[in-house]
Amino acid sequence: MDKTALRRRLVEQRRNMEDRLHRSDLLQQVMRIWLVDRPDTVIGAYWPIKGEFDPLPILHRWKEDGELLDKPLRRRIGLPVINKEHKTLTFHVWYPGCPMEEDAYGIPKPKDTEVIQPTLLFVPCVGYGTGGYRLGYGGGFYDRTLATLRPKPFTVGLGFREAYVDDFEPEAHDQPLDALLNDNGVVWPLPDLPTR
Ligand SMILES: Nc1nc2c(c(=O)[nH]1)N(C=O)[C@@H](CNc1ccc(C(=O)N[C@@H](CCC(=O)O)C(=O)O)cc1)CN2
Ligand SMILES: Nc1ncnc2c1ncn2[C@@H]1O[C@H](COP(=O)(O)OP(=O)(O)OP(=O)(O)O)[C@@H](O)[C@H]1O
Repeated sequence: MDKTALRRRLVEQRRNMEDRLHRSDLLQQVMRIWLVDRPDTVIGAYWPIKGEFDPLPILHRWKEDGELLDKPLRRRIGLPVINKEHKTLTFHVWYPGCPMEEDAYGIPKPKDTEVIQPTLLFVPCVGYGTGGYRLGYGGGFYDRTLATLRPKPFTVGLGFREAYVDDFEPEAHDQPLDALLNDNGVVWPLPDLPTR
């Protein structure tokens, strides 16, 4: 199947998911537990479109939890803003109720907030495969951004389990993600099997 047809099928399937509330709930729990051990204070995420999983409720909670620690942390969340010239993404501070405007694709983006450098990035996946490979909408924005960001943030793909593509064939420019989470749990990297 070609990439365009595969994208269309996966987005359609995601939009028609019957138990999305339950599945979102599961993925929220996976994200929350996964985040516990992370030292990051600046996380990049996305405003969900086309049936994507919404990472913002958990991240907002993560931010508030930081304020309740014995030694409070100033945690911040960023959303992508497209750089039209370079076709890359920069991340701008977001908080609930923050002023927003629509980008060229009609996706809400923060209006005139500070640019931040996430050390951890949650990346939306139309599809994903083993090795941490990901299929997006075809803009190449994440690939280009990750190819240029130094230091490179830790990247975590988010998707529902149906978006797993068994025979995903990466292209030369595809930047593998460091981890993949779905509503079943951590699906990449694979856990070490016990030996004896
Ligand atoms: N929620 C979210 N925000 C995001 C991304 C994302 O994947 N998800 N992006 C990640 O890069 C950037 C936006 N990139 C996008 C690229 C294409 C389309 C899109 O709708 N494309 C059309 C096809 C257009 C064409 O073929 O010319 C489509 O899919 O119907 C949307 C967003 C930044 N913000
Ligand atoms: N590092 C890069 N430099 C220049 N062009 C790139 C780079 N990475 C990807 N591209 C171009 O971007 C286009 C889209 O790539 P691809 O189909 O992998 O997008 P995608 O990962 O599905 O989309 P996105 O990252 O926006 O969600 C390709 O035509 C590719 O040539």
